[in-house]
Amino acid sequence: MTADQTPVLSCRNVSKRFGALAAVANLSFDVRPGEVLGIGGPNGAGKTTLFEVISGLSPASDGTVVLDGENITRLSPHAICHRGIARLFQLNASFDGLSMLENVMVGAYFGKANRLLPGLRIDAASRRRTRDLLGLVGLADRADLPMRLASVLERKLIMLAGALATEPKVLLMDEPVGGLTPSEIDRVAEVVRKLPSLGVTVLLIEHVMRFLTQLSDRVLIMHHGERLFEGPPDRLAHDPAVVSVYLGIDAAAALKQTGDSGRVAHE
Ligand SMILES: Nc1ncnc2c1ncn2[C@@H]1O[C@H](COP(=O)(O)OP(=O)(O)OP(=O)(O)O)[C@@H](O)[C@H]1O
Repeated sequence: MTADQTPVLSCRNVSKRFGALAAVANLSFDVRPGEVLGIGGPNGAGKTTLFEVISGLSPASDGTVVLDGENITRLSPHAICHRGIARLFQLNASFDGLSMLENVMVGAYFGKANRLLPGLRIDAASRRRTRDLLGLVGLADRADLPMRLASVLERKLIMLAGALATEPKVLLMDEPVGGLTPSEIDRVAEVVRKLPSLGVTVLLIEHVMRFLTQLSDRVLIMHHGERLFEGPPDRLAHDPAVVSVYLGIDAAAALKQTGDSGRVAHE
C-alpha cells in the first residue's frame, strides 16, 4: 500500500465473542479509499457480526477499528455514522407514512449531526442532494409517492439513497440484493458501480456470486470468524479452501466458466 493509498478503514485484530463463541476471531484487514471489498463466507461465518462491530451496534471484544486515522472502536453507532460510516441492513426498513423523498431526507437530517428538535428542518442544499440521490438510484419520478407503494427493489434503492444521504466515507452493505430478480440485481449493481467515483468506499456482504465478483476489487472470505481467503475475485473459484468450505465444486466450476454460480449459502 503506497502513501496515497492510506486505508480509509482498518480493522486490527478484531474479535467479537458471544460467550465461548468467537463470531469474529482476531481479524485484520485494510480497505483503501474508493475500493469495493466483497465479503463472503458460509452462513454463520461472522460477516454480519463484523458489520455490527464496525458500525458500533455490538462493540468489539478485542481489537481496534480505525476510520480515516481515528480509533472509532468504542464510539456509539450514531457517532460512528456521523464520522462517516453508513450501513444497509439485510431486512428492509422504512417509514411507510412518509414519501420516498422524505425517507431519504431522514438520512440527510439525522445522518450528519445530532438533532435535538423533532421535525424535519432541511436546508435547500440537503433537499437538492436528496433529489439528486433519488436520481442516482433511478427513482426521481417516484419521489413524492408514499413509501408504502414502493416495491421490494424500490425499498432497497430508497434505503441505499438514505444511507448515501448521510454522506458516508464508507458504506456497509449487507446482502443488498437478497430476494431480487436478475434484472433487479443489475439495477442495484449499476448504482454500486458509481459509488467509488462519488468518494464512497464499499464493504459488500453477498451470497449472490455474480454480484459479489463483478463489483468487488478484492474479496475477503470468512469462516468461523477468521480469514479463509483474501484476494482478487477471479481467484475465488481456484482456491481449494474456498471451494471446499464455501462454493462447492459445482458452483466453483460455474463461476469459472460463466462468471455466475447463483446464490451460494451453506448451513
Ligand atoms: N447476538 C448474538 N448472540 C449470540 N450469538 C450470536 C449473536 N449474533 C451472532 N451470533 C452467532 O455468531 C455467529 C456468526 O453470525 P453472523 O450472523 O455474523 O454470521 P454471517 O456470516 O453473517 O451469516 P449469514 O450469512 O447467515 O448472514 C453465528 O454462530 C451466530 O449464531
